[in-house]
Amino acid sequence: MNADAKRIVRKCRRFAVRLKEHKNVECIDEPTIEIVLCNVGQATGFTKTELQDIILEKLPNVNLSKYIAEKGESHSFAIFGSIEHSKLFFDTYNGKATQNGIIIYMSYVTKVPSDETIYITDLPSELHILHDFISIEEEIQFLKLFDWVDECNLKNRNVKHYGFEFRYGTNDVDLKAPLENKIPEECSILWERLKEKGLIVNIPDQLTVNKYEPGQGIPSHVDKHSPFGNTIISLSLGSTIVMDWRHHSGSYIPIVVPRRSMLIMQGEARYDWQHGIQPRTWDPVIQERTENGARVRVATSDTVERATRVSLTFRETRQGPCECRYETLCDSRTSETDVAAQLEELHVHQVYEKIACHFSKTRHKPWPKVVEFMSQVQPGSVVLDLGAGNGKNILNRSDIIQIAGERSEGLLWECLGHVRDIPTAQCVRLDLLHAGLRALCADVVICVAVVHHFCSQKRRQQAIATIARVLRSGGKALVTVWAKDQTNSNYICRSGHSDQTVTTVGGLNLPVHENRTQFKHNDVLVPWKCRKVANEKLGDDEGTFLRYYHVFEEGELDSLCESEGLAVDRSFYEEGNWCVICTKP
Ligand SMILES: O=C(O)CCC(=O)C(=O)O
Ligand SMILES: [Fe+2]
Repeated sequence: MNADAKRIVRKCRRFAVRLKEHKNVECIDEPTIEIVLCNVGQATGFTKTELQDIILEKLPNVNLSKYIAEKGESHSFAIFGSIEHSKLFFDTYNGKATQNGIIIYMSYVTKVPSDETIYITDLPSELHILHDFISIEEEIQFLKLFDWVDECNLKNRNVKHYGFEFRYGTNDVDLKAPLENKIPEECSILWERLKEKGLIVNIPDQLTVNKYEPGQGIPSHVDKHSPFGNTIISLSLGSTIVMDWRHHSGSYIPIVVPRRSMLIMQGEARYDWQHGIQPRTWDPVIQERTENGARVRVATSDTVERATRVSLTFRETRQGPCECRYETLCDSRTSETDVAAQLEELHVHQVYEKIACHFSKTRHKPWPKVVEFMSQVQPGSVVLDLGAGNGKNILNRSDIIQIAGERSEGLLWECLGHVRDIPTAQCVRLDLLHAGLRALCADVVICVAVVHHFCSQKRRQQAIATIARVLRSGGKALVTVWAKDQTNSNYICRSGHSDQTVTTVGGLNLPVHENRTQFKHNDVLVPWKCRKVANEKLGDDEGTFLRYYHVFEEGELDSLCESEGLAVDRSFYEEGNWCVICTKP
């Protein structure tokens, strides 16, 4: 074996250890039909076409049945029709084939993970995509209608407006300020064609033209209910893309929107689902097929490159409030209190139910500051842990009575497991805003990382009021919340770039926080990512849940406590949290 060959063997061995550890895929010497290309993949820009070209060059009869290049990985898998073919490929190209001068090395493997993500969600009802709605010639004509010389730039795409200017701050239009530029006359054929197809739509009076270069997208949103009517239609030009559709119940479905198609959203699709386009230069190939009698959509690891896409979104403006029957995302329906309560339901309670088990696995040890506080609690005390989570702050002390109150059923189960061995501790289901606890019943209250989940100032105050109410005179509380300023914490490890927002309850746009970066806003949705289990493949956003947080300014928690009549003994910053120790006078 020459020096180069030895080096490749060494590299392969090192790679094999990593592959086994991270993907549970085994590298073996015995030929199989599956080969891992250790140093080329999606992240190195290697494509299926490149691999096919390499094979074609010397082995035209070899049949490559599948190529799996997972997102963000710098290795990939080639799967052949037979061992004979994989062996031919391996013997011909291991350590010889190149990608831009980089020598590709490889190994036989077993147990390659599935390259498919299956989505069983049905299409949103009242969403129609009419394929080949316009001809290739018409597409060219429509594209020519818009020159982008004086383009109005948004951060992530270019837009133009006709009829009425779409105001991005408020996501509405000013009906008193119609634009001189009306919807171009050339668009009339679209309404006629829709009518011919039996789809009656009112003639729109507002048009937004979006121009997306590859890599650009539009954040997930619902077109605000109150300014626009029941029907929104969108003509796609220049490039096919995948549009993500999300229901507030958590359903998610990626849908292919082909170029020259007309997308029509009405009713449920228009009012109750959010739509968005991920900012990437490619889209996964989505196949539709029947599995066990059910129609499913399958996102494969094959990708298609995007080209420049122009979309024409036509809307009909509305006067007066929206009267749809889809209240969750409707901005006409919900009062401030309803919005806050629904936000908590959707982005706190439902999320904790879903992530309880995974969350609990990541929260083992009580926090040192809590241990310090708890160790000073006098024997014989009654301690309430309000929002106890999995009960990690309940200490093994038999000289005090500890009651862990938790609203999430999932976390309560975890908590039960934790306190089972502590005879003087109990778990109860309890909601901090409606806590059916007698006033003055506790000597000590701890409330760790809970109050930041209440979605309005009034409700945060109400939570502190509960603490103040249940404490006896002279009783002490420790309250901690996330701080907006994370400067002196281990949390920050990079600077943030994304400005993603999500339209949620009441048509509210909330920013999605980029994990491990400084907070830019006080009210944010923070993604919780459930780690993948080996051999389980999750889609881009499956396994990610958005939790609402109000991150606190310095002194804000102190003021809340003081306004409920608690005396602040100590207030400090610890690892990204504001903490207050206070006494009930
Ligand atoms: O580009 C598209 O097809 C969607 C545009 C859109 O959703 C909007 O402008 O509200
Ligand atoms: Fe939209």
